[in-house]
Amino acid sequence: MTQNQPSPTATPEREAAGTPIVVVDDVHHSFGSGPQAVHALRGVSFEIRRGELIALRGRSGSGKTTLLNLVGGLGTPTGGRITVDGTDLASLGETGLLALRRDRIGFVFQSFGLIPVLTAAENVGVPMRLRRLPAKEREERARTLLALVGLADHAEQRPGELSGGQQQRVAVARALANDPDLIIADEPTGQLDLETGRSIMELLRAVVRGKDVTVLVATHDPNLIELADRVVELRDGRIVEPGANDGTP
Ligand SMILES: Nc1ncnc2c1ncn2[C@@H]1O[C@H](COP(=O)(O)OP(=O)(O)OP(=O)(O)O)[C@@H](O)[C@H]1O
Repeated sequence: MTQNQPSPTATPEREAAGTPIVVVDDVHHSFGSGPQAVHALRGVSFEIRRGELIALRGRSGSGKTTLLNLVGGLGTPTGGRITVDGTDLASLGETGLLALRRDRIGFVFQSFGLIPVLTAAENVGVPMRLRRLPAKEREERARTLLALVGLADHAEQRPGELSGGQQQRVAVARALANDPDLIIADEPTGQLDLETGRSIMELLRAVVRGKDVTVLVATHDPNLIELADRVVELRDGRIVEPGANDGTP
């Protein structure tokens, strides 16, 4: 069968599942200019299909955070093109990028990034506030999401009263608040012990399956990498071995 012929088993759902939600095309990014310039990304290309969990692996300084930030619309690459759900990020102004980050993308950070004076439920409600959702709807949705991440009984606790793993669960619930298409997670388990880190990665895995979200996660942790559908490896700003995470060395 040639590539142009439709597959006999193709359905709209399957085709949608095969559509890339993120396309990174020959992306370069430098900090500074002249002889002092740091070339963090040197021609990175890859695609992420809808509903995939991709692990972005690479040594410290290989460009992972730079790439995650650019895919998340936090900055503009100095070369190349990034599209999210068919939209070229370069075509969006600051307001458009802000709306993309608020409405379509959830972020999870190594340091959790919760607001200490707010309860878990209020933290989860923050992105919904930015979308001006009514208070009642916010509260209900925050409780549903906290139940989803296993924290139904902790809604009224503040971050300081929660363990690191629980705080990261709140952060995952917050990332889901506006029903994003894509979650970008930068070393989400970096401050957690092995077992807790694995439970966070399993949570992300479950979110991909249950909520049809796509996840791009930067991690060093081999225990987490095995839970990914695919690994993208960066070395010195270049991709070295994209491919299926089939357990082969
Ligand atoms: N704002 C910046 N200004 C100048 N150089 C930067 C800046 N941000 C990152 N860099 C440089 O770009 C390169 C890639 O950094 P990046 O943070 O993307 O790597 P990383 O793979 O995420 O590393 P880590 O695992 O340590 O977080 C590094 O050489 C870094 O020093």
